[in-house]
Amino acid sequence: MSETLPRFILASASPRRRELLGQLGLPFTVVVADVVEHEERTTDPRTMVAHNAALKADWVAERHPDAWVLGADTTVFIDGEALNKPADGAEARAMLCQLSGRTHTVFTGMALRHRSKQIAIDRGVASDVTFKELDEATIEAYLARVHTLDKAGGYAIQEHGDLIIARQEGSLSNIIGLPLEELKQILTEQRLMD
Ligand SMILES: Cc1cn([C@H]2C[C@H](O)[C@@H](COP(=O)(O)OP(=O)(O)OP(=O)(O)O)O2)c(=O)[nH]c1=O
Repeated sequence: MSETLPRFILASASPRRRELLGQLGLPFTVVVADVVEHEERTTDPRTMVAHNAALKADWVAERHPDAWVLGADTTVFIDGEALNKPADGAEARAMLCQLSGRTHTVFTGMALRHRSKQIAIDRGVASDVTFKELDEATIEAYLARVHTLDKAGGYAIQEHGDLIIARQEGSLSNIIGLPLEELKQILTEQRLMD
């Protein structure tokens, strides 16, 4: 007799999150939540990413009450403000200038839901990233190589990161959009993986 696996849904349009979750070896499907994220100026990035992760997970969990649903949200925090996805190339340039030569914090919020089991788990993880001093030529070279408009803070550590990043502290997967160490712990506690 074959055992039915619990259904697991990733509530995300992000190819990075799909890739990262795939590394855990848990079968899953993707359902993208139709929600408007809160992306205003904030002094409290932890609360903002937790709120957005829950928005995405709750929207999908409502429609799939018997599935496990995971939502996440990532932001870059510097100078008391959250840098989300740049609207255009000019904003991406401005973000890279602001991050140049300095350390910022990347926050990812995760929300795991199972409606019919009444399970709601919310976690936030922070990692620090220090940028190299970037001159104009390096910024242009980076932007020519990497599509940054769909990335918080206008950069991707996983794509030509050596051009712009001096060092990072804490979880790398957290910076890319899903803190796998923390997630693995939660999924193990919920007996979804060994
Ligand atoms: C800082 C950083 C962010 N990112 C990405 C991860 C996220 O996809 C994106 C932040 O945007 P999010 O709004 O967190 O996610 P998303 O819109 O891509 O997907 P969804 O809301 O459907 O889950 O930035 C990187 O890929 N590398 C990095 O180094």
